[in-house]
Amino acid sequence: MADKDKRIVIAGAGSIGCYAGGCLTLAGRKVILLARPRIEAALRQGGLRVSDLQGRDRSIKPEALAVTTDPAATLPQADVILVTVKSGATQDMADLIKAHARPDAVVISLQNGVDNADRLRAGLGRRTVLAGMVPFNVVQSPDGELPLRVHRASDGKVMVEDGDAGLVGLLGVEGFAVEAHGDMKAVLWGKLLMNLNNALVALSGLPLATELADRRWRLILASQIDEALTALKASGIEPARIAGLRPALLPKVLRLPDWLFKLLARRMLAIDPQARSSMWDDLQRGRPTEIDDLQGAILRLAGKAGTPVPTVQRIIALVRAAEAERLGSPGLAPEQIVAPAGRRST
Ligand SMILES: NC(=O)C1=CN([C@@H]2O[C@H](COP(=O)(O)OP(=O)(O)OC[C@H]3O[C@@H](n4cnc5c(N)ncnc54)[C@H](OP(=O)(O)O)[C@@H]3O)[C@@H](O)[C@H]2O)C=CC1
Ligand SMILES: CC(C)(CO)C(=O)C(=O)O
Repeated sequence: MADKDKRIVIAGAGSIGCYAGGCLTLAGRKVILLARPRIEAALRQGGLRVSDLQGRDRSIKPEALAVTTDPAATLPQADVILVTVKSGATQDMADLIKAHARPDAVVISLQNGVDNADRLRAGLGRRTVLAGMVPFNVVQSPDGELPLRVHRASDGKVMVEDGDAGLVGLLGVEGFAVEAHGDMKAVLWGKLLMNLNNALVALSGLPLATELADRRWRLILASQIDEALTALKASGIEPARIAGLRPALLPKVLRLPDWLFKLLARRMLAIDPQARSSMWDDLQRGRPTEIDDLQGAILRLAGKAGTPVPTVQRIIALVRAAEAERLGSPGLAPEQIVAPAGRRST
């Protein structure tokens, strides 16, 4: 079978899954979206709109989309499975793949966090499981808006672990650039450093570009990254550069005055003004966040290495409190991160 005829199943069609699946469908790849009933109903009714920061704006009619909620009917057809569920759903997805997919299907995690590919491997025995990394943010349209729209709000190439020669050709399509990488452990830790900001966006409720433009928030991110870099160094892990900057330089650049930061960190700030973070999405929807897989991974590493992580611990506590309240983003100010927090009075 020619690589381009392989069937790709998107395991968990949400923001990233619909964006990847949409670009792949538009490029003529054979794609099936495995979705929850809410997303399935929206796609069957209104199709899918896929847009991006570069101005692409493309639509797929409902009849041109293959979407289902039935893993038993879908997964056996897969040659390649892109896992795009949140980290808390990885184990369930591994169980579904184990139960229904062919043993030769290649499984790729496109999730944040450093442990998801390993979790899939642990659940899937001898199958080929590859780690992947999505560097950009995808904004999903509000519930009820038709067609469902997924908008790539920043830039970058998706990285996939080297291991299957045809994958870059199969998955790399217009709007979804893909590159193979030989050291995904370094890439995932590098991305995790950037993802330490997801919680700050979620706690502030601010768009990512607005939050990053404010030095008070960047100082908190810089403290978290300092703590993470110390724990990584003590553990012998070298994170890869993700936003064009060497990880060791990130805290220094983040601490620059606003005017200089804007000048030097243009790539980091090339973001749609509405984009926030996937953790903000979770708080808004009253769902559990990935805090355990992001800040939590640093906490565990630091615990083993014996290095201090006071800022990371504080952020975990604040996100946990916001999760428990289920009232969306608490809209905190930077001063409330370092001092005891209260809910914003509006
Ligand atoms: N959004 C972004 O901009 C970015 C996200 N990422 C990472 O990508 C991963 C996915 O994030 P994102 O796309 O935002 O998440 P979403 O929550 O938008 O998408 C995941 C979807 O999978 C669904 N799902 C879960 N289990 C199943 C199942 N068994 N069968 C069918 N559908 C299922 C979820 O439904 P339900 O919630 O109802 O269970 C949800 O609709 C995360 O690890 C995230 O950190 C990485 C870069 C950017
Ligand atoms: C915003 C971005 C791209 C980087 O922190 C992200 O990974 C997310 O929203 O989960």
